[in-house]
Amino acid sequence: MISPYFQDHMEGNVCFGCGSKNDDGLHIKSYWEDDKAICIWNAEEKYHGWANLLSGGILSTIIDCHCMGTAMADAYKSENRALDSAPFYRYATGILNVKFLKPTPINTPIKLIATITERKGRKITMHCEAWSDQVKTAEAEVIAIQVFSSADNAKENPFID
Ligand SMILES: CC(C)(COP(=O)(O)OP(=O)(O)OC[C@H]1O[C@@H](n2cnc3c(N)ncnc32)[C@H](O)[C@@H]1OP(=O)(O)O)[C@@H](O)C(=O)NCCC(=O)NCCSC(=O)Cc1ccccc1
Repeated sequence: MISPYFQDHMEGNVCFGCGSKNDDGLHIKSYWEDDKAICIWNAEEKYHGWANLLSGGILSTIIDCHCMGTAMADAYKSENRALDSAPFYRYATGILNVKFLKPTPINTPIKLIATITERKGRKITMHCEAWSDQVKTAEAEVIAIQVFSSADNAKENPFID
């Protein structure tokens, strides 16, 4: 069986938030639960904003990366094909609008839940929530734009090495 984690199908990804090829990164992992994309991530002390609370920038980063992976996985799903099938698509963040609702404790697993709200051309719009136990600590509106398809032959592309 192939890995259900979206990020395991982004070969060579050096991203700080989601890249398996970044030793210092956050290494988030996202997967489907029905039509919702889930990510459960454990923070560490070094990601403090205020003492014992997660930095808003780090929270934004994991929301961002979770949604870019979700956009990719959703595109494959829309084409009725597996995560490891070609052509490979990559998405970049067009809009990331995060509303911080409550402080996010650093010592409790953080659950991200992303839902697709619109698909239009190369653009996928998502709503994402961050939860700490039963508390919703943030919600975000995110737009991902497809910036790479392996079906397009070797066009110059700043998003790919
Ligand atoms: C590529 C693009 C986002 C869009 O340019 P183009 O390709 O020329 O787009 P084009 O003009 O052809 O429009 C097509 C459609 O899209 C719409 N639309 C366009 N822009 C926006 C917008 N901003 N927001 C909303 N919508 C927008 C536009 O209206 C049109 O829609 P329509 O068909 O009329 O309904 C460009 O602005 C850019 O490079 N920005 C920097 C991105 C960046 O650096 N992000 C951070 C790094 S990524 C990261 O960190 C995560 C990560 C890490 C690792 C792994 C994976 C993920």
